Amino acid sequence: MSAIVQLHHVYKAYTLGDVTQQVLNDVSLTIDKSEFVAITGPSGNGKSTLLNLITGIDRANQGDIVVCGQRLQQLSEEQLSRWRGIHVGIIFQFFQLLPALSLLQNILLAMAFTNAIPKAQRKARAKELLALVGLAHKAHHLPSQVSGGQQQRAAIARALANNPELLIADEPTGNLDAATADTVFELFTQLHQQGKTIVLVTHNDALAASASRQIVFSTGRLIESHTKMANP
Ligand SMILES: Nc1ncnc2c1ncn2[C@@H]1O[C@H](COP(=O)(O)OP(=O)(O)OP(=O)(O)O)[C@@H](O)[C@H]1O
Repeated sequence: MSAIVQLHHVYKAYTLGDVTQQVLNDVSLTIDKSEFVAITGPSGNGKSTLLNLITGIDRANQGDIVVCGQRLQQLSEEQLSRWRGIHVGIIFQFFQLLPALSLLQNILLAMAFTNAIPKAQRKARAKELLALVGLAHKAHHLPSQVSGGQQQRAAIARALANNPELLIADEPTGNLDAATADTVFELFTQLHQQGKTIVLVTHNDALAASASRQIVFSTGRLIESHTKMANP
């Protein structure tokens, strides 16, 4: 197995005024290619902060972070933004699709941002991705014209736009009802079976149990990591 995410002795604190809060406290973690990792744990204990460091949206105060072979602290903000667009697909709790663009255009925009996919192939690929998430018939709808679950599936298709090595999702089912959450989670399971590496944060323990590895995170530390045995 080769590592796709490596954190070595990572520390992160936020300072507001004269108050400093230590959020991540000596976190070391390795995630291998093709793992499906669910991170759970109490609210406010640094799970989103951890994801933001892995995606390079935020920077550690101390420690080493290597993702998809890149030591993130070596990159400028501009380089990080380009690196992220190519190597990492990110899915948020509130979907964050651009409201004035159709589902298809949202995906095309993600491709235009990196140029990782040749221009001539983009439209066909965007349609294939919408078909993959069961939304071929909604390609020209605006986000406001589809349901929450459909918006999240479109957001997953957008995250796949540049064929990233790593998918990161922060509470992707947090804004969905239980039945819709199940269908979105099934999509993650299907992508994992197709070989994608997925790291997500969830408050839903039942959904977390279907991932191949569960990490419990509390008070800025990993307190438990449990890998499910593969089926014989
Ligand atoms: N940009 C920021 N500036 C200052 N404090 C922050 C910032 N981002 C997060 N925090 C603080 O860091 C702590 C951890 O936040 P984080 O969002 O990582 O927790 P979490 O485990 O993901 O919580 P939840 O499960 O509620 O989403 C919280 O106390 C939060 O208030």
